[in-house]
Amino acid sequence: MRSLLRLWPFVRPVRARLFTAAFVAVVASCVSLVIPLVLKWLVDGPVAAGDTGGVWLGGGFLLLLGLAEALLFGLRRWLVARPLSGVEAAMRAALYRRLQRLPVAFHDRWPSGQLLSRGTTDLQKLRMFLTFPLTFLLVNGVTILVGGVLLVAQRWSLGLVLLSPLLPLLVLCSVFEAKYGRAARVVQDQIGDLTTVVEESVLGIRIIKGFGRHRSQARAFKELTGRLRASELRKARLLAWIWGLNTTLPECALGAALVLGAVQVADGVLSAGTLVAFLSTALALRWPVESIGFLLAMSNEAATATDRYFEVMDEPEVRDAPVADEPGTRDAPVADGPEVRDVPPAGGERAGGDRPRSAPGGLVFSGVEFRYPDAPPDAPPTLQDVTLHIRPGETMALVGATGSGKTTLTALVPRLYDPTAGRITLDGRDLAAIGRDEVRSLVAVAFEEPTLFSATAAENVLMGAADAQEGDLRRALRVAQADGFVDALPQGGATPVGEQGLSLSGGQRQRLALARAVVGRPRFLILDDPLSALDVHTEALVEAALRQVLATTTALVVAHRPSTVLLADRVALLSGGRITAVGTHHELLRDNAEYATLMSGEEEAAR
Ligand SMILES: Nc1ncnc2c1ncn2[C@@H]1O[C@H](COP(=O)(O)OP(=O)(O)OP(=O)(O)O)[C@@H](O)[C@H]1O
Repeated sequence: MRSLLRLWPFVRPVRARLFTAAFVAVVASCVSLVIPLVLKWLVDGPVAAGDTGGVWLGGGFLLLLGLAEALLFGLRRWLVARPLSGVEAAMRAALYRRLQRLPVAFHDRWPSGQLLSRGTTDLQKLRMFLTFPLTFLLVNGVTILVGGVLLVAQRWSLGLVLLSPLLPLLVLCSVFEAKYGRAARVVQDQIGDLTTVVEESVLGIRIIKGFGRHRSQARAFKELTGRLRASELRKARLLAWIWGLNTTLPECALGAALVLGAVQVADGVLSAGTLVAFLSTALALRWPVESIGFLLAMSNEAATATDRYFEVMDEPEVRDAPVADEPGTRDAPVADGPEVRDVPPAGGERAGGDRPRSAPGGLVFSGVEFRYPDAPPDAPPTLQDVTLHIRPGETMALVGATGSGKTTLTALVPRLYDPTAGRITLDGRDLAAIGRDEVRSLVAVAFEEPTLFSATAAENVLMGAADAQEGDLRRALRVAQADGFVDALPQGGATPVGEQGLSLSGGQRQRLALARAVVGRPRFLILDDPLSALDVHTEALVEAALRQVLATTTALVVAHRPSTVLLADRVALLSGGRITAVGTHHELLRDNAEYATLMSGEEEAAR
């Protein structure tokens, strides 16, 4: 429950409204406790005396009290509704911001459904908690306290009988709270797992249908929902148990007080009006006592939701640490010798090249090692001692067997991951010192698996550069040979491409991703086998146009086919996470058996 205190920074801006609403609710609840006192006056006074005018007066007063109570509760609701939905929205926005900033390694580790459920169901539970239980636990507490005092004041012996279950109920509630908290955690985690399965099934619907796996998928889903149902039932049983006790014990006490009160009235030691008032007060306390179990349950779910929310929010963001060493002084000898052939940056388009005189320009990997955070501790690093120099304006092809670490190496340049040892420099500046935002304005990437967003074709391309103009868009589409099919879309570039661009073919998606990479005229271009889904004819056209872009860009291109390798000035061979050879395509073909095998496709055929 203490975790609920962590909501304060989000609730702080609306605290005035929240406190006012709580005060209004306490007043409304106290108004309901005045009703029995008016009843006592009515029964002992006008009713006993046969005073019809007095009865009407009392009735009218009761009506006014009832109306005031209803209006005050309505006012409370109005006071909290808008600010609390604002709190929910602010928390959701903060979560989304955090998710965008967390490292890729975090997203590798966390199932998407778990994140989705934290941003949806958990936050709804928090809003519900702030709307009801937070106020009503206070209101009910005050009502029970004031009501208890009134009961004891009206007739202390009857009051003590009626309040006798309070202590055992307090003990039972604390036991319930602990048990329910554990059950709520299980349920909310299972909802996260279920969301992951639903998301995967929706995204993978083509595979599921293509392989006729819908029945087995439905069975797996049913199993998960069955488990969730069992956990929900456990929660329901716990709730029924506390609700039952919260109802039965006070009802028994009320029955005992009623019998005792009736005897006292018969003995003439208690007035009928006092008994009526006493019973009315007791009945007014019924709901506050009964609902405590239910309110505690909601609070527990909110505490669990808070824990789950902050599990993500507490994840450390990656910070850009300044590098103490003078850039360019720590370089290990680089493959093929650090021959520096400075070529002006691509058309002078981008800033960021204030290179120290001593450091080699271009893209330099020096003794780079990388190990995935979730890799088994005894597994060798994915990349080991990678030392490679891509000169300014040069295009280097990266070739290697499947699983050799090519994608991993390319992911280090836009800082999707940071090396675990060694360093990378861009035009002599240490990548770790540049800062992610600037790195991403210098480096553009296109991955083999093109990811598009549910936006228009043009918007997807323009994501590659915030300040790109129509002319840049047309040029990028032309380079990627995407202008033809984009113009042929019903609304041209303004045509929505559907969720993940699934209304386009694989080759079309890949060309839009390539256009996105080149639209910002990046200084460094990283392409991970960007033409794999194209037919031979289109590939040749894209290569011809891409050649012009590559001529003025420092580029690293993962290549599987000789046609892509031929785009490059030189080739680096990655084998088992190490660079084992660097040279031109023809040199490697002549001198390196592994490279010759990879390029001949024999390896492919052997697999
Ligand atoms: N997120 C990850 N967590 C742990 N290991 C990973 C992760 N991503 C990749 N790996 C492992 O790293 C190794 C290199 O993978 P990588 O994708 O870089 O190879 P690749 O050379 O690009 O392969 P391909 O040519 O098939 O695309 C593989 O053994 C892979 O299992």
